[in-house]
Amino acid sequence: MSARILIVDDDPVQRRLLKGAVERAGMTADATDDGTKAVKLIANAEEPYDAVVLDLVMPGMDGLSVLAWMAENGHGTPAIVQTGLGGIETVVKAMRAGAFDFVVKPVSPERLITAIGHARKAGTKERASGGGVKITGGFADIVVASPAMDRILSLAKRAAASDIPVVLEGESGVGKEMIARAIQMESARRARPYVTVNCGAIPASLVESILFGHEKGAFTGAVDNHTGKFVEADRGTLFLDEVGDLPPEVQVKLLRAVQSGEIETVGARDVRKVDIRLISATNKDLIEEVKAGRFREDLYYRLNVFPIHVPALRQRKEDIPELARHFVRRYAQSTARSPHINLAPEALALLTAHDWPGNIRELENAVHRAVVLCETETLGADLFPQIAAQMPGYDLASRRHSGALEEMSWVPSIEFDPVKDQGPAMIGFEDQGAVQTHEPEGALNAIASNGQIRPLAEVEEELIRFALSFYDGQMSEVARRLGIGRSTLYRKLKDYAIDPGKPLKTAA
Ligand SMILES: Nc1ncnc2c1ncn2[C@@H]1O[C@H](COP(=O)(O)OP(=O)(O)OP(=O)(O)O)[C@@H](O)[C@H]1O
Repeated sequence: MSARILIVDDDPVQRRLLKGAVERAGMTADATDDGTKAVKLIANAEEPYDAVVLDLVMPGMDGLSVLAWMAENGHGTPAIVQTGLGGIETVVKAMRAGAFDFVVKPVSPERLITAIGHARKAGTKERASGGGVKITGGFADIVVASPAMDRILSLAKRAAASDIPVVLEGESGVGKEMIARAIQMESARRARPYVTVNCGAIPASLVESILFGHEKGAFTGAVDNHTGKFVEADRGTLFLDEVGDLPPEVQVKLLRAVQSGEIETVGARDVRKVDIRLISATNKDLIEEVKAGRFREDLYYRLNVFPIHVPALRQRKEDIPELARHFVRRYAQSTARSPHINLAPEALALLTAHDWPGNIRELENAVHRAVVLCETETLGADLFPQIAAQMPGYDLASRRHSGALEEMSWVPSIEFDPVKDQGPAMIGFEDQGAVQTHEPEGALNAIASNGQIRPLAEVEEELIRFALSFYDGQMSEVARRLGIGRSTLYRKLKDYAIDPGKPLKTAA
């Protein structure tokens, strides 16, 4: 039987789009425009829905109240909430209220279907059969929910189809090595050696010998012949982690190896030909290293043929719930804990709110620790004290004491505000939260080209057009954000002859 999805959204256009996307993916969709009707549909359904896609801001019974009702009445159907950009507090509240996942509007059909797929997998039906985490090393192991990472992975898959040199850039712990491994696993060289070298971890005096090998007697202490990593990786893939840390003299040799496929073993008379696919990674800004004279420009261009920038976890918060659940499953399995172990909504909210300076590695470690400490089947927020301690205003101790974890009124004071002041004469819009997903949309000028302040009506029209595009035509969200009623908004659309479907098309 095909999956049944319930869509709850007060915006008719959005409802139709979501329903269409779900149906095109071969599922059945029921759609309704308010929370009260949704609750009735859920309560009266003969078979539980497989997932609910829930708008949070609706007149009458809103999304949070639907979530609260579902929790109170024991409806375990996973809910995916839709949120506007900049709505991280709302996301946190929704997670706390039991939402399974969230999507940022406007959600693409692919992201929606992926989220529904994950939700269904995590749903009671599949949980009952107890699925573990199998590691294959390919792209299938890479947990992804955000459009930003979707894009990165589709780039990486394209790179896997050829031998093109790839540079993976990104902060420590974002998953560069994991992507490198997946590229190798899905390339034509998958059955060949995959050799990794952490260039930053080898003493400078040994890098050359480790990469290119040495002959016995080449230098004091070279008591035997040593095969270098390039030779080990011949006909396969060499992953150079922290490539930005290579000393200059090794950079010259690397350049030669990349240009001609020839390596010079230390102390050997002849050069040797190797056939290597090179993937490099760095958490430095390589071009800055070039500018500072620490990295050779010619080598930079040789290595950086196919650059992939992996965004920090705080720039793709949509991945956090998915990743957290993935690590819970993995560590529940590896520490022989119950496969039914799960994350309390409050814990999920806390994890989603945190900025993760150590990225996925930090998240993984936090979850691992929590699973080891957990004595029940639910990981509560109290098992993440080190994260709670970094949240301004989050007082775990008093909550634990009062046992009132679920009743918290805490909302994280984190910056996720799309509207930022960009100078005295401008009101700027910058999407901090999804650097890879949404381009900055521009700015509203307060000053006209003649140097005078612009008329209020003109700025108002521009702001409304921008808000419509920003919230993808979600009238209730636009009205709420602008602080006006929906009828006022409709009147202004008429006054300014704005087509909500194409708000920016006719903009001045
Ligand atoms: N999308 C993902 N899905 C599942 N696990 C992930 C994902 N991204 C990263 N990880 C896990 O997070 C940890 C850190 O990832 P990885 O070592 O690939 O990061 P990195 O960017 O190479 O870090 P560094 O620069 O410090 O070497 C690993 O245990 C990896 O398995």
